[in-house]
Amino acid sequence: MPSLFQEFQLKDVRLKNRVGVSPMCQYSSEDGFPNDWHFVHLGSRAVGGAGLVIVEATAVSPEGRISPADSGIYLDEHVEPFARIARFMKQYGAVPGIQIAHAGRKASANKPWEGDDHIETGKGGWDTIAPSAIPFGGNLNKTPMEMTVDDIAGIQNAFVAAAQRSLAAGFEWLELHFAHGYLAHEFYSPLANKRTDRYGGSFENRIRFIMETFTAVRNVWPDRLPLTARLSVTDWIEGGVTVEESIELVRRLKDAGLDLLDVSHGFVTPDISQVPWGPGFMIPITSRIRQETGIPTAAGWMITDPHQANDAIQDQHTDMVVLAREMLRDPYWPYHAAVALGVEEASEILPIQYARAVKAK
Ligand SMILES: C=C(C(=O)O)c1ccccc1
Repeated sequence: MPSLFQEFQLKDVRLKNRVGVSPMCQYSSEDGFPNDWHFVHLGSRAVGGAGLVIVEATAVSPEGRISPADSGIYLDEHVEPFARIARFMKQYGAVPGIQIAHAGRKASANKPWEGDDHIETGKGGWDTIAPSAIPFGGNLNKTPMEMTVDDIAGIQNAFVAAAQRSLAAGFEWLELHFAHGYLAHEFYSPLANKRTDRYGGSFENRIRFIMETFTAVRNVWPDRLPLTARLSVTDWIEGGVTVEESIELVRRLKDAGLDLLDVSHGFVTPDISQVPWGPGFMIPITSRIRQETGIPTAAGWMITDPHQANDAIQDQHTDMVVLAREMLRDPYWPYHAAVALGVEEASEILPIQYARAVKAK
């Protein structure tokens, strides 16, 4: 059986294969509520054969949404609409996952197809918060309010409550969003965090928000279920976070109970000129982190080809792959990958309603 289609056991959860659907913002909610769009978007990728489907960055508080149309799990009323989606995904063989997030200084923005820029406070937008009163830049030039220590505690409590609601909704895989220039990454990166208190300056201080938040969530998330994190392990920019620092951070998170790292990069400033874009460009860094920390990993970014994905796992660079745009292009990518890799009875990766017909010539 090709490595990509071997099962993956993490704590009490078993993925039927090593293919994950990355959390991808849909900007299609009202007051955070998922709707039929999310049901079809996520359900179809479970039907298409992915072993894990992760719901998009879901805000832990209203002002933590990237846009007013982001999903959220900051209300108890959000639980049941998400539970309907989680049940469907599980029924059709995918482990239901969710990413919980706070957008920090990148919040209060228009949808990407409506400008991707900040919305004026009071005109549909809101005041943003961040470790320091430093704007992201580019289209997102609002100066955020520097968070007080009480603000920090409040957001950490919101992550805990969001984790509890995610569990109540039936999710079995939780991913904390520590990447892409959102709040947790803003605390971690010296490019965004200029604080002089216990949350800024030294590495120890810059990882404090991440460590405290992770530990608080671990205390309420059942040990039998995977608690994971997506981390920007490098900023690619002089003065930003480095892979070496991130290896140390991952070691500490692993000691605190991290079950898997979803390895990502960048986006704490608008400058992406240093990113070495190319097919599977994050696989070597993922491999290094996996080797040097011993943490199970998910590798993403420009992984599109079944052999590319299978080789990354077979060659022990990663435990699984998470696909984003390729899954938008083809929700049935796992099935097509199974055919390409010569998996016997590949059609059985699909639900019984399709499998027999698909198998027939
Ligand atoms: C909308 C994003 C997310 O939710 O992480 C994002 C942001 C930057 C790069 C990739 C993805």
